[in-house]
Amino acid sequence: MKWKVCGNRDNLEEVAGLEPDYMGFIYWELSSRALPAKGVDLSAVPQQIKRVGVFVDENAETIAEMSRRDQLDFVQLHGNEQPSDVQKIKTLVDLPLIKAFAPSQHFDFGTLDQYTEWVDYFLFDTKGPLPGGNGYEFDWSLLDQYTGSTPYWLSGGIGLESIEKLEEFLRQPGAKHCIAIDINSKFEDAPGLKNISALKKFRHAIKGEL
Ligand SMILES: O=C(O)c1ccccc1NCC(=O)[C@H](O)[C@H](O)COP(=O)(O)O
Repeated sequence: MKWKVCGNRDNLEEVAGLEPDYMGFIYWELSSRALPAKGVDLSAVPQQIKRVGVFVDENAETIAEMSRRDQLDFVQLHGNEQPSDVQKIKTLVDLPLIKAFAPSQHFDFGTLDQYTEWVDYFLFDTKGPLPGGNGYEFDWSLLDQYTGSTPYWLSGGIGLESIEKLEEFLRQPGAKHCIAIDINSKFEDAPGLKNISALKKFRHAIKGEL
């Protein structure tokens, strides 16, 4: 199982030292983990760790510009982007796209069908007051209703305490297309500053047992 550490900013080199498959960077200026407008030096992130840029309802031109500037490998759309927005972004930004959704009790998984032509992955996150980084789990059993074949990333408040439940979840039919686990605020000493010892424990679990 692959893993992504999201919301990186203040200790990039230490996180990169743990060799996660992906590192995420937040380009939404209202996030407490947002990169500063002038960017940060990403040279500590080696090429084999894929850089994921997280955007919220951002225009395609800005996403293209940031993707070039920071040599992003993936673009994650974490707002209310409509299929037409996603199509425009896909056309302008020649990178794999991840579209985030936050399923709750009455979520219509049929909505996703309008996106599959343009996106490479879905990411399922918790619905909350913020577009992302809310820090608590959603009911993963909702994903039993996901009958698509687009691979997805599981996200939302995953912490060390989630590991046992994750093992159980990954054995369920709803997890058939789950290809990566995304972690964020449960592994921080402060927003954007990751807790390396907690990440090490998670890596051990995800790479050794899950
Ligand atoms: O992390 C943020 O601050 C954030 C803000 C706005 C949009 C997306 C954001 N994060 C995107 C992620 O992929 C997070 O890892 C995901 O939302 C889960 O975060 P958490 O619930 O803290 O584990």
